[in-house]
Amino acid sequence: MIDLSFKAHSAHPNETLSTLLLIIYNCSDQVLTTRGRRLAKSREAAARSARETAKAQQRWKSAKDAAKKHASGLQAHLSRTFSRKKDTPDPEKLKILNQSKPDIDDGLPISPHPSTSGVSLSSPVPSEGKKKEPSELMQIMHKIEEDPDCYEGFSIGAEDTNVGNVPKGKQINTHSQIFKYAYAQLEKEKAQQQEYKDLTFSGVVKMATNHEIRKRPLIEISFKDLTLTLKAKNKHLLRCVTGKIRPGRITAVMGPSGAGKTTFLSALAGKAIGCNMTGLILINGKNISIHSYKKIIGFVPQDDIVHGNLTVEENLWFSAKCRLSADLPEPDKVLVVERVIESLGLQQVRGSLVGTVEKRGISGGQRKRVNVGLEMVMEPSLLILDEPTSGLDSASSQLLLRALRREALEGVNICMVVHQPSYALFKMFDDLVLLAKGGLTVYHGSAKKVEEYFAGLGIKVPDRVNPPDHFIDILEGMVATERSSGVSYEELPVRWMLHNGYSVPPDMRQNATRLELFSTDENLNYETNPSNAGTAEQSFAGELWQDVKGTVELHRDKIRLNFLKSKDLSNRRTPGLFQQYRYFLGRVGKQRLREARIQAVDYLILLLAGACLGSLANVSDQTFGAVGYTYTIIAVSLLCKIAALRSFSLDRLHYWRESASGMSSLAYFLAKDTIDHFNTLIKPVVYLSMFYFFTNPRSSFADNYIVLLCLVYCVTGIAYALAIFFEQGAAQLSSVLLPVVMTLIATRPQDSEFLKILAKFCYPRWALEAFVIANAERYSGVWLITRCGSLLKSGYNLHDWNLCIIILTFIGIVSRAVAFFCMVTFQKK
Ligand SMILES: Nc1ncnc2c1ncn2[C@@H]1O[C@H](COP(=O)(O)OP(=O)(O)OP(=O)(O)O)[C@@H](O)[C@H]1O
Repeated sequence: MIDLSFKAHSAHPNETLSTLLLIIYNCSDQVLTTRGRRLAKSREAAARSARETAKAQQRWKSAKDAAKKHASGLQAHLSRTFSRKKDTPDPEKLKILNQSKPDIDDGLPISPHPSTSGVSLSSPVPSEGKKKEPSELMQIMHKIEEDPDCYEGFSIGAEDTNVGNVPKGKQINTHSQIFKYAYAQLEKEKAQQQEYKDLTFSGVVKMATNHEIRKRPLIEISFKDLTLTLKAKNKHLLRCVTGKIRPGRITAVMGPSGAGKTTFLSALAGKAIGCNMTGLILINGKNISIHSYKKIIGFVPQDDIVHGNLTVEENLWFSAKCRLSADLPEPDKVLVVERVIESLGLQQVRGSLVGTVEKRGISGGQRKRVNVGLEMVMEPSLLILDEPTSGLDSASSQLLLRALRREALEGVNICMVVHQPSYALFKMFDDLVLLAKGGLTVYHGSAKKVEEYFAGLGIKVPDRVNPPDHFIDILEGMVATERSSGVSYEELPVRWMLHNGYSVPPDMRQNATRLELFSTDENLNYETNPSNAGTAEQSFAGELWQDVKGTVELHRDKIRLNFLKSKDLSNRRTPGLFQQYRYFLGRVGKQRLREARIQAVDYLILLLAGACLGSLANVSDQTFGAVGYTYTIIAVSLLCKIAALRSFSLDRLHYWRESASGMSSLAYFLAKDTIDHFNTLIKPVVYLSMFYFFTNPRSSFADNYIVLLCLVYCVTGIAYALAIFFEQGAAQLSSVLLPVVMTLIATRPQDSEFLKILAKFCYPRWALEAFVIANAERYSGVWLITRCGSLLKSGYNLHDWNLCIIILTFIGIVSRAVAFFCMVTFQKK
């Protein structure tokens, strides 16, 4: 019998470690919060300082304008006086003239210094001889005038067009300096915007022409006869859509529900799968794949795919770091993110967790804005948004549109689906694509001219009715237009085609008979057209076959899309694999710390399992404790697999979004696995701290730990593969079933050769052998030959410990490779 007291004593440090871990995990969120709070303080101080400086500049500018105005008024007055009284100079006025002299010359810079200008900024006409202490404002302005760099990132010249570029030769290293720079730039931009108050109309044009706004690479997309047909059902989703979306403009895509708006956006973004696409899509006039520009294309999906356990700021920062150009200096990245936070009105919630369905975070509207912000922070050239204003109130929608308008000023091509925009919102769009059911164009052109076009067809918007609502109602068939205009809503697509001189597909000519532009012979031709024979009723077997064929084709399309490699023409060098791995590592680490309670529960369950199984198992028998170790393998496999499933099954959609935007799948996978290594290292300690204490096996703690470590590594890899390959429910079920079935196979008496071979493919066999060998090696009181004989009965070999460890590790590596392959092949969309 082994000395129990020694074993019990040696187990204490493990218990202490487990308790310590639980404490750390419970407090981990606090650590993050405190760190975030410190950063926020530095940022707020910088923002305050930038605001104060901007205010000072504003006051300085007003004072300067007032002084100039006063001086020019005085000059005009004096010149009038002089022209009248050339010979009789008035000594009093001359005195004033002398006093104002430095300000008269408009071309010269005006010195705000009271001693040199002689004109106080706070009071344009100072009382003579009154020596005032320079005001605080004067001191600041004086300082700025003498040394423009004394206020970091702040340049007094309104002519400074260096928006978004770190001043040359200037060291901006610390957080506080970076924030100061970013906020100073933001304040400057705000002042510019204030000058051109409303960013919606002429102000925008003015701003675009008067200020050198940094332009991004331009992307124009033109499409001709774009037709999408669902492969499975031979149903048209889009038909003969022709037009273009242009850089620097906001295009709204509208139409009744199910008209094909999302399909249209997907086709533009090269994401339409399961469809046959005909027609032409040209990027900047060239027939190139849109995927060549994926690094500078932002796609905002209809659903808000945002990380719930990250704060608003963390979400935005992650997207910015991974997708902005790697060459962009850090201060400019801060500026980009801060600008998006400001423009989307997210300042108040920047530090709040986004939240999930179970754990409430920010509001739905704010979440929607974060969803858009994720794409805005990567400075796209083409921004495609699917219903970004749905669920937002009018004020929030307008705020979002203003933010997008600013993007458009930089040359971004913005195309978005909108539902029921208010008139104020509608006026903010440049272009409009109006789709009817069946994906047919009813109008495509300037949003301002849509009413004119419909008026030309005799369709007028009644008084006090919102024009977009009226047009959608017409397209839904809810408003009859035939009586008033003689045009039915079904005719509108053909009318549009005829209006533009596009060729009308034969099957649509039927609808156009009333227009009397086609002869009935042509319609007869259409009716006998074999391409239409597909609409004939199919048998049940035929339909089933179509469905199966469609599903297979859909999967084939998905896989082809995932492996599609296009030459990168975006001219943007995003961070490489290692850098992205670092970013992912930071993010996953944070997420795990925030889920600390879940992890703590995992550990508690493992502790309990260790205690229960340890007290049930008996080691001092002929099998060298095989029974206890069998329980251990099942319990640890089950618990670790279920926990590891969470790593990949919960954020599938996020992965889809991120990989579609060009982020590295390998970096994502490796980062998750690396963070899980922490659990791989700790969980065996936690379990053994109880199990080892209760069972007191002959083998050392280190031996048990190494085997358990390899086992956890192995089952974690298997869990990854299950999580990625199956849906969540199926993955959980198989994670439970697999360890039980495999352990049963591994522990069955292996009478047949088949069972022997089968057992070799079961990881529990190798884990069990390693545990048993480690135990058997320490039975020094028993003859070696007796021990070997006993082991051979179970098919084990005393010298195979290393082999078992290698096989377990190998299964872990192979299953990870399989999981990664499945991820890049099946999980992307
Ligand atoms: N993969 C697909 N399989 C089957 N039908 C599809 C598929 N994709 C689109 N459709 C069908 O095409 C039509 C257009 O869908 P789409 O989602 O583009 O409409 P939408 O105008 O965006 O609608 P909503 O405004 O309600 O979101 C719908 O009838 C839809 O059922």
